[in-house]
Amino acid sequence: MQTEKTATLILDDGTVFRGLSFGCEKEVTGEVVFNTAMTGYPESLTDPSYAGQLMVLTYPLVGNYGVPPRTFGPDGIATFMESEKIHAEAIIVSDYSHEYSHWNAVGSLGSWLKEEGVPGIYGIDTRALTKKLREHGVMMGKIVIGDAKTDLTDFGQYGNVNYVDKVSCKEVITYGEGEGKKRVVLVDCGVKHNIIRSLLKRNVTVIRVPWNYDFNTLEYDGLFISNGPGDPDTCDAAVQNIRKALAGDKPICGICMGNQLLAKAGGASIYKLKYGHRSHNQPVRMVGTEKCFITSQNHGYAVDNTTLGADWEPLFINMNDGTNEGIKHKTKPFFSSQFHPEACSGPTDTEFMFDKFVELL
Ligand SMILES: NC(=O)CC[C@H](N)C(=O)O
Repeated sequence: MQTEKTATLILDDGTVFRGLSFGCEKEVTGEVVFNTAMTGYPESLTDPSYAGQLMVLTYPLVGNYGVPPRTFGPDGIATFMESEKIHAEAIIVSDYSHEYSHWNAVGSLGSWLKEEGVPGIYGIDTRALTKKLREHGVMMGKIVIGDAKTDLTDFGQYGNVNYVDKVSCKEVITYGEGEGKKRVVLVDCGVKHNIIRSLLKRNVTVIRVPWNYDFNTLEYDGLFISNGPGDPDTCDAAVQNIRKALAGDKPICGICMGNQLLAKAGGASIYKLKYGHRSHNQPVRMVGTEKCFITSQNHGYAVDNTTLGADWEPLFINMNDGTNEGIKHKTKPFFSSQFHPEACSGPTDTEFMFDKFVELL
């Protein structure tokens, strides 16, 4: 492994972390975010919600179970991944395992990163880096390979970029068509494939539409709004379309970005969290009950509970910091979660959200 080049992570406050490159040798910038899950790097890297971000993993040993096959079903849905490709700008780990072993592995994490042109650094004290991000809040950062000279004033942009437009499908795609089946419009803000799998498993037809498509012209039984990258305030076209759907009575459900866009359509506002929630063990309580669920999460923004319109109420609350984890309409079948009931990776405790939605159709 002596051929590996030095790789340096530079934060926008000038802090430098030196390590070695095990992925593609190129310079990238992005928002530096940490994820405390112990497993799931194939799913997280291919989650479109990580677009524009440098993913720091706090669990020290990464790569030991390799990478599953990048195969797709006849409908184009990935068999083991969450989309067609890696969306994170880079991955930053402590101890990269050059050896891997798993029944389903077909290659190493390092070779996958190289194939897809994505940098990876190891040898970074990711826990020290995370402490810094927790104290300061997320920051922009840059990865530089070797001794290349770099511009230390330009760390790129995150907040104002419409990442949803970059990752959403460009045309309508229909899955699982069949006589007599309920029809669900899925607004693709950067949908994780397990959301599509979770709906299809429940025997509905899924009509996946681009994020800014006016689905109100279609015939459908329920509306589902997906997860997606970046700042929800850049997705006004989607909010306008969802707002039109709120005038009707068809069931609406949303996940993560979907929760934020539904809340915005209902009149609420969104703010940026200091360092977000990215892990497999975020505890949420269902409001008005003693029920607590362990959830998978990946978000940097949150719905401001105090701005929810009179017709809305919080559905779940985060037990760590009291922030919003879902909303529901007081009288109509509209509800959503900030966490990921489809998991992938992470616990499947809240899969009932899909059952509930399909029951209501
Ligand atoms: N996974 C998601 O849908 C994330 C939503 C939004 N981009 C956020 O970071 O809060």
